[in-house]
Amino acid sequence: MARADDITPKQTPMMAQYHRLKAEAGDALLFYRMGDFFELFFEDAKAAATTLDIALTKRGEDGGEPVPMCGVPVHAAEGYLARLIRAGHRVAIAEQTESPAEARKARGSKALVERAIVRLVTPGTLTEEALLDSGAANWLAAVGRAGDDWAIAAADISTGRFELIACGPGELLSELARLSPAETIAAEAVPGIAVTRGKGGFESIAGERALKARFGVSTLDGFGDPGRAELAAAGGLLTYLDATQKESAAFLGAPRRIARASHMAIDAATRDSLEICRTQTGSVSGSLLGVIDRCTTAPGRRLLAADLSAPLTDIRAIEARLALVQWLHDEPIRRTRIRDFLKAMPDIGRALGRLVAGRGSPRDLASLRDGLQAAASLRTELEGQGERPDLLTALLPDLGGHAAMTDRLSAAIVESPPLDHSKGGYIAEGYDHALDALRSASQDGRRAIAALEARYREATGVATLKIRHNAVLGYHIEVSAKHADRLMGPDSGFVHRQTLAGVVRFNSPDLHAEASRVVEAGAHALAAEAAHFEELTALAVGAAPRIAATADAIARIDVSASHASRAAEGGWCLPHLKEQPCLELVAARHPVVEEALARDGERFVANDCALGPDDRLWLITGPNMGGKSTFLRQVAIAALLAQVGSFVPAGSATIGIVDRLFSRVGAADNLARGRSTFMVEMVETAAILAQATPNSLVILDEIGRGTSTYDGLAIAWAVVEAMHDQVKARTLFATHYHELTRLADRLEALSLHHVRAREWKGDLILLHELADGPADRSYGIAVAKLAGISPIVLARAKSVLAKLEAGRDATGGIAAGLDDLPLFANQQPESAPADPLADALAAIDPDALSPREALEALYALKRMAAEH
Ligand SMILES: Nc1ncnc2c1ncn2[C@@H]1O[C@H](COP(=O)(O)OP(=O)(O)OP(=O)(O)O)[C@@H](O)[C@H]1O
Repeated sequence: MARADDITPKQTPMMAQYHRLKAEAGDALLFYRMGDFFELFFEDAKAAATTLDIALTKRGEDGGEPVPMCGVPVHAAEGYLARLIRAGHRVAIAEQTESPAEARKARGSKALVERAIVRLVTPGTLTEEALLDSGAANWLAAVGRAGDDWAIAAADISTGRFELIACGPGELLSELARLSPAETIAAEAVPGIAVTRGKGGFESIAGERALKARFGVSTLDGFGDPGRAELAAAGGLLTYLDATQKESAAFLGAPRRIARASHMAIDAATRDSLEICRTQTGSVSGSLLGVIDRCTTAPGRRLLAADLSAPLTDIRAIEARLALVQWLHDEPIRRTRIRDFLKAMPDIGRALGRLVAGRGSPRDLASLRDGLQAAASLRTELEGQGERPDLLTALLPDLGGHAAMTDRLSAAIVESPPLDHSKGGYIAEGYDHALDALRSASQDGRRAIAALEARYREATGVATLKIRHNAVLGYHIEVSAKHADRLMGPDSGFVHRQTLAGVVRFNSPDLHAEASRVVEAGAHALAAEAAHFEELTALAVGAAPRIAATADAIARIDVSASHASRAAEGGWCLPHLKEQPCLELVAARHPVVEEALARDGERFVANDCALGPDDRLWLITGPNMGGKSTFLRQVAIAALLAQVGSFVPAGSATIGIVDRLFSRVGAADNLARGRSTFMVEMVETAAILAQATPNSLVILDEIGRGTSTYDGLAIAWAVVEAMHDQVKARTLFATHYHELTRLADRLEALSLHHVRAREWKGDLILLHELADGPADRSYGIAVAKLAGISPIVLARAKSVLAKLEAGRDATGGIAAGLDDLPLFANQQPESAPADPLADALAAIDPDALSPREALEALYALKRMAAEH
């Protein structure tokens, strides 16, 4: 494709300008403004036409070649932008920076209109409603580094959130997984994640300077004195925001330093496996978030997703949240009243973000007016409630304090203003008398024009004469061609302007005078409205931190009410939190599976779980489809929900704070990263063994499948031993290797459990009920029958199984001898006895045997000899 430095003498000035802008836009698609369209050319046009499914045309030539082109109308650009961004493109917007008239005046009649890139639209720097998911934050994350230290600076400019997170070794990926950024930038490639190259500035000194300049401070002490890696990340982030937002300011609140230890570490694989905010296929519905979300506001939904991504580890902070949930839970009438207030709340967080970015509309001002008013009413309602939990009392001040602004906005903005402010009509009557006068002048003018029309009809005798308006002629008189003669006379008082196929158009001095009044008053009125809009926007921007605090308070109350409603619907319980690593659940359920079963009219079987220092590793066996994975997940979800500050789907729950949560259940192939299922599982297991602590909760499902039985069993065996003896985390381990149950004899904090099943008249009945002890058998063939495998294949499988089992009974099976294996045996296994018969004989002490025992020993030796 042609580049800026390829400009040839043959190139038109417009193409030269285009190439200059395109060089600046780099790999972003260039939206080149031409009148009412954004046009795309060359490769950009081809890419956009494919993604948007719009016609690819050609326009002129460049270097002798026709130029591919496509375009989108400016008024509909947002929708097209959304699709391009979702398809992974970035878009540079080149606007006209002067009008054609200004260009002509300044540089002659053929002058080219000046254009400049005013914004680079990237996934992490969006503010438009149409481009954003209202229920999720939209993070831009910058990864910074100083020596071996890593950090993330993350900004959601749609709401002004700004976080700095220092990451210890191995924590970077799980923190990025928590944020799930729309866009991640870094100075260099970062192993394990897809990053966009930033625009520089990833140095601590540059970061410090940029932060000080941005927030007008001379020291960073007020921001908790960020470390060098955090400063480097902040530097890269601010540089990128400047480069993409150009003159518009992105909304950024003061940075909050997030201490890593303040929330539960959950890596990306665990998030996928537990389907916390999205299912493995990417949808919210069917995820944990999807089944617990009862929020009524968009800020609430975003906070709920953020909370679920980062459960707390501080008991006091969790209990403060829980107290508010309980307060709302225990009084249904109070809850309903409060939720009614919340329902009326527009998304003030994002409205504010757009206003700060200079992309606001009168409707955003109306959202602030309505939202802040509703917040004030909610505050009055809450203040009227007798006893309140501390968290709520702390939130109350943030709900109010905007009276002056809401009064002003109520007086200034009409009830439901238009989204587009170019045509005016959003400033309310009575707010500005001068504006009212202009409007009435323009109205008087329009009335006078209507009177003129009546007068001209009478004077000319043309009853169909009309006074019309268009962009080219302005106000004019129009008659059909056959009546035109009556107005053509030199002293008719009409001046001919235009003859079209069926109509002829005229002007008149009177009409000209009235029209000028209308146009002038209209233009002045528009300008007056625009000035008010600017002033009101500035007012809102000046109060941005306080408005953002109100949005946060609303979100917290909404999330608490959501938890309370969900708990009331499902009969969930208030969890008790402890510092000690325990976990006791009575009658726990998996909320997603329970809901899915309920839809089919089926009942979920609740189960108990009790882990503690003396019994911290549960080994769970039982048939396929028996409910092992579901049980594992529901225990992890209970801990997660409790630490989020939610009630828990159980009869009762006592949970010792979990510092890290690991789940390897139903690991999927990760072919995209070039790893097989087995490889993924081993990599993830290695991560758990390295990172889990005695305060962690680990759930592992079928470790070791996907390789040969011997290898798989050996690995599973060694992992269980390591979890028990070295890691000492609370662990649930589901397996089909019955041989592992032998470990119960040696590992004192390991206990055996199974999901129950029964065979009845040849059919398998899965009870989904957890019981103590190992499963009696695997029921694999019975499950295969349930799945519809043909009777012939089943019959054959049964006979193969019978043979295998006979062999196992004779030899002790694949686990024969494992009982004697010393723990963590590094030594080579002893060489196998050369002759078992001789060994057995040698082990007999004839003097110690009774005659009867001697006879039995003789029989045993005979049997052995026969088998040999
Ligand atoms: N406690 C329960 N109550 C009722 N139904 C359940 C329960 N647990 C699981 N189920 C049902 O059984 C199905 C299979 O459960 P799950 O995947 O947990 O079994 P599994 O033992 O892990 O199977 P596999 O060993 O094949 O992975 C679930 O999809 C659900 O419909």
